[in-house]
Amino acid sequence: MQEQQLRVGLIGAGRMGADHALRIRERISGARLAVVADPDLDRAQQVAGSCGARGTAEAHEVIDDSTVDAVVIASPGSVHEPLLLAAIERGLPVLCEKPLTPDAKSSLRVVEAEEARGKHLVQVGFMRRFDAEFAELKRLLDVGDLGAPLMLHCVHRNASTPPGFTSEMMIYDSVVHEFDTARWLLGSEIEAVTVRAPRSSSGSPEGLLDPQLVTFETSSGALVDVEIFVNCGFGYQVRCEAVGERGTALVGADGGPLVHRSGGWGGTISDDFRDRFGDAFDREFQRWADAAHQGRTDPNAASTWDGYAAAAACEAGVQAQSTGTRAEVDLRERPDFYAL
Ligand SMILES: NC(=O)C1=CN([C@@H]2O[C@H](COP(=O)(O)OP(=O)(O)OC[C@H]3O[C@@H](n4cnc5c(N)ncnc54)[C@H](O)[C@@H]3O)[C@@H](O)[C@H]2O)C=CC1
Ligand SMILES: O=C1[C@@H](O)[C@H](O)[C@@H](O)[C@H](O)[C@H]1O
Repeated sequence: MQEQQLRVGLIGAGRMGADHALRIRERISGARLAVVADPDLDRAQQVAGSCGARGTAEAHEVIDDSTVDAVVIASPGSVHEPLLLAAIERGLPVLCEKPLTPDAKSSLRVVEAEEARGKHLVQVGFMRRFDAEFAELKRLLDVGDLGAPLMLHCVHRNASTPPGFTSEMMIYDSVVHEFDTARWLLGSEIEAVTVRAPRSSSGSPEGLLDPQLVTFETSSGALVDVEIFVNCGFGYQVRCEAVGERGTALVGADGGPLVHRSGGWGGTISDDFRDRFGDAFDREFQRWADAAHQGRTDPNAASTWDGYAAAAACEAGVQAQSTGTRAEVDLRERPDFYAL
């Protein structure tokens, strides 16, 4: 089977979809793009054409296509649920960009559908799990080199937001990454969330609570704080410092080349997650394709359950933001099907 190419159907040919198409064409072995769907047919055909695939405006056509072996979903989170349910029904392996779905109820429906199908099929695109620095941090925590973890201090900054970006989206579209990262690094569930905000930055759009300080309580007793600042102006920055009983470790400390020129010195910072996490996305896709060839999902990747748990934490986060009080996470008991 490994010699055969995995024939991938891509749904959504926007910023991430186009980048993933390029990745499959140029950097992933054992997979090729067969069909690309986007309601913007020109966009679908343009991305498909660059990969020798065909384009369509109809997403469900990709899932119904008998020549498609596996699906990548890179459409907006609000339309993920029906696509996931259809792919699960057909028994297709899926790599779904985050979030699994934007709310816990719909995510739970996806969990239940996969459980009923009796096969792990969906991998959620929380790419930090495949970043070399984050992987090293996880290893240090797992082997106990830092001692038992007490706290994670996280920073998540975007240079600017697209029009229509809301304070709630800062939780379920942005901090969703930290919910998954914290669960993965600490191996524990998020139990409660609190959100506070200083005065908003004058560089942020009117009405947006930006930045925000989000804290999570976890089932292991560790605390997590996240500064989410999505109009910081200067670039894309993701940092995480783990504090253990015997040591600390920091990821994302801008350790790139130190350049001296034009009467100054310093490094550069991109404003694009596709640059910062390019290698992580490549690794995520290669491991997804390899696992799909073997009829399984990658154990390091976020599962449907992980996508649901992150969505449930986001829901508590949005509630904490609107009430200004601590909100508990309402999470169903983990079924045996998703046992660790
Ligand atoms: N892992 C990460 O760091 C990032 C993940 N994302 C995620 O990737 C996904 C896509 O985001 P972007 O590419 O930034 O958005 P985008 O707006 O650039 O592209 C989305 C594309 O999906 C298409 N689309 C809309 N409805 C569709 C449908 N029903 N079926 C098929 N295509 C449809 C749109 O026409 C558009 O071309 C989202 O889930 C987002 O949260 C986005 C940015 C970074
Ligand atoms: O996933 C992402 C975007 O959707 C989100 O809007 C950004 O805030 C994140 O930094 C990025 O990684």
